[in-house]
Amino acid sequence: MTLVTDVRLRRILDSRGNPTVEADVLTESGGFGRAAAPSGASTGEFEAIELPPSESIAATRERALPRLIGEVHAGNQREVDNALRAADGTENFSEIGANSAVAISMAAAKAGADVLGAPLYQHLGGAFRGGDFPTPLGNVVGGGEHAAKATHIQEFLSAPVGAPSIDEAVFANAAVHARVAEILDDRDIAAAKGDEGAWAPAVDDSEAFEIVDEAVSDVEDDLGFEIRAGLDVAAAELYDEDDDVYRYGDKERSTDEQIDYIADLVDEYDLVYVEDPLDENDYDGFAELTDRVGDRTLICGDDLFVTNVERLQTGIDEGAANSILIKPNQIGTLSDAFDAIELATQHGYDSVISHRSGETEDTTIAHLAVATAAPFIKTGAVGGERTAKLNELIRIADDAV
Ligand SMILES: O=C(O)[C@@H](CO)OP(=O)(O)O
Ligand SMILES: [Mg+2]
Repeated sequence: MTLVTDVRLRRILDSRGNPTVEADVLTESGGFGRAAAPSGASTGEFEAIELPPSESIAATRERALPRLIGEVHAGNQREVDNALRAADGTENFSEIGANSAVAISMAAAKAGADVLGAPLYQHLGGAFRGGDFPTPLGNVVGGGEHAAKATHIQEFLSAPVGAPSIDEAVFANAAVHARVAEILDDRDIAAAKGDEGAWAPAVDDSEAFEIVDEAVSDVEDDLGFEIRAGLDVAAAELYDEDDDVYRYGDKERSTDEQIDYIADLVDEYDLVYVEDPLDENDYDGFAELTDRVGDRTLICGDDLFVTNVERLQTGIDEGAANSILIKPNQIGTLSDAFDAIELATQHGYDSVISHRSGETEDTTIAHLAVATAAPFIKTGAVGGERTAKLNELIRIADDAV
């Protein structure tokens, strides 16, 4: 029933106005799935390769479609993903591009769910899933690679950990985002928005902490449940390998100073979540920081792990981080992303499902988070390509998907 009968690929726009790959998967019994690849700006050195969309589409048509059409079943995710891997033949999808691979992998999952008549999260997670919802991490202030002339730290996140429901959590993050705008206005600070819809004011990081801290406390008081702050430092973008320092504009920090700085921030601002506090090659630094503050915050590896089981295993062996960011396009298929989540779970690492800075209306990650009972999802606070996922979570909770 789910035998794949056609795969169509096209270029569509992403939220930055760049082209990305969209895939449609059709099955024998009329099943249909459509999904699109997201795209990063602060990409990890070890990510699977994103090719220019036209190149990726041409290579995929030539190499992968003959192994998919009439050959694999959309309901059998491993079969689809193994065929994509075999068609590419490399470790990092450099022949067909992880962008086409992930679009097809996700579209096949949706086609499989369509044939079953089940919501995607149920097809991916089974009959007992759908009760646990992730806490959304909402990007409310940011800079780094996502906005010019703004903060050095890439993302200041709102985390409504005490929200009684997903919809209250989603609205809490939107309220923090709105409250940040009022505080910026009170301080006479103009701000554009960065790639993910976060405010991108030209303030130093210490002022951004003050603003976010105030906004989080105000909204926490208004709503009456706990909201905390988190960060994506994206430290690989700040790290200068030649001089072995982290550069925050004119200010430099050695690795030891960086570890002290982050550990102090965790306590000063009661941070619940810190992503990529150190360079993507620094397992030792991650391990030291995790040792110091891992009992009271999540230390999450994004560029460090790139959703890759081998890199995650190294982290587990060394005690580096206690959580992993999961981005299916970093590794190329949903099966690979599930393998990373499974390994993480076995070793007590929390999985945080994540968007990319370049996104589309695709909602697959909302279903992936519910299917895997992930404790957190990072998918922005406002903006159509972000609210697509947040609203889908609300619909899943309402069982209206
Ligand atoms: O660093 C990150 O975690 C992501 C998403 O927030 O950014 P990008 O997609 O640019 O890698
Ligand atoms: Mg990151």
